[in-house]
Amino acid sequence: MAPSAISPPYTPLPPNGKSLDTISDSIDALNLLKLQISRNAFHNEPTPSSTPQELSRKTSFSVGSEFTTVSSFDAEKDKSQFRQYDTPETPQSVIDEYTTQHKSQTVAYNLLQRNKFHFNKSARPVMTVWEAMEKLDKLIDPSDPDTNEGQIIHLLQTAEAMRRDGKPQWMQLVGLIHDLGKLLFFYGSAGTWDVVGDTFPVGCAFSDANILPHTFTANPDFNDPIYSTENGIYEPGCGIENIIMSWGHDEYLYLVMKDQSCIPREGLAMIRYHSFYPWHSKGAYRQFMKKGDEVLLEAVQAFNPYDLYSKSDEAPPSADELKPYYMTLINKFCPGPIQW
Ligand SMILES: O[C@H]1[C@H](O)[C@@H](O)[C@H](O)[C@@H](O)[C@H]1O
Ligand SMILES: [Fe+2]
Repeated sequence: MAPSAISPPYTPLPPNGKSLDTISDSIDALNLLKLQISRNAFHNEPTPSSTPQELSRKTSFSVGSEFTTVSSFDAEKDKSQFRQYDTPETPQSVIDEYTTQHKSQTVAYNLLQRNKFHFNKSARPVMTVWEAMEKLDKLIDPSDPDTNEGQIIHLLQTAEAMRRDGKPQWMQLVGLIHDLGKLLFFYGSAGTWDVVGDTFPVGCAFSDANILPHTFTANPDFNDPIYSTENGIYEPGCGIENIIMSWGHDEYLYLVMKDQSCIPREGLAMIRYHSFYPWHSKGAYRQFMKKGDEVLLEAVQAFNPYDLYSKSDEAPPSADELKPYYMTLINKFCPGPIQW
C-alpha cells in the first residue's frame, strides 16, 4: 500500500490545546493508522523488529475503568429464569449438544484445531464484519436454552443494552461481534459441539462447576493419569491466558481479532472468555490465574450481563435501522475485510 493511502486526515490542535474531543479524535486517528500499518505487516512480510503481534499490541489503547460499572438495563429482570440446564424444562437438544461436546473436547482435538487455524490461513474466508454478521444470522445456537433468535438479533441486543447503559464504544463493538466466531460452523467445524456452548480448560480435571459435569466421564481424557489431576499439564499461577481452552467460537474469534483489530486487551478477554462460565461466574479454575489476571476477570464479568440478560429484551432491534451507527464502530475498531 502506498504511504499516502494510509495517512489519516491531519487535524491540528486548537492553539490552547484544551479540546479533549480534538485530542480524542487525534488518538483515534493515530490508533487507526497503527492498525493499518499492522494490517499491512500482517498481509505482507513482517520485519523482524515488528511482528504483527507486536504491532497489534502497540495499537491497544488505555481503557480507564468506567466500563466496569454495574449494569442497570437488567435491574428488573428475574435472573433465575436463565441458564437452566438440568431441569425438566431444559430442551433435550441442549442436553445432547453438551453431552457430545463434553465427550469430544480432548487435548488432542484441541491441538489439532489450533494447528489447522495457524497453518491453513489461506483457506480462511475474507469478508467484512457486517458481512460476517449477515452470514451468521442463518445459525440458531443449539446449545442455548435462552434464545431462539438468529445471531444478528442477539448481537444487536447485547450491543444495544451496553449502549443504553452508556458503556464505551469499544465495548459496544465487542458486544456487537462477540459471537461472530460461530462462523466456524460454516468453515470446517466437526459439528456444532466444537463451535458453541460454554467453554472449559482441557489438559486438567473437568470441574463440577461446568454444565452437566457427569457427561465428562465419556471423554477419553477423563481417565488420563495427568489430564485427570486437578492442575493437569499446568502449574498453579501459570496465567489464565496460558491454559488451553476448549476449541470453539470464543478462542477462534480471539485469534482472528487479536491481529486484525485495535480492540483493547480487556475487550479481547471479553471475546475469549465470555463462555467460560465456570471461571467467570462460578469461581472454578481460579488457581491458574496469575497476578494481573484480575483485570481480565473483571472485564469478562462486566461484559456478561449484557450477553446473557439482553436475550429476554422486548422488541428485537432492527438491523437495517441500526446498521449506520454500528458501521461507525466497525470502521473505527475493525475496518475493512477481515481474514476469518
Ligand atoms: O457465550 C454463550 C454461552 O456460553 C451460552 O451458554 C452458549 O449457549 C452460547 O453458545 C455462547 O455463545
Ligand atoms: Fe458466545
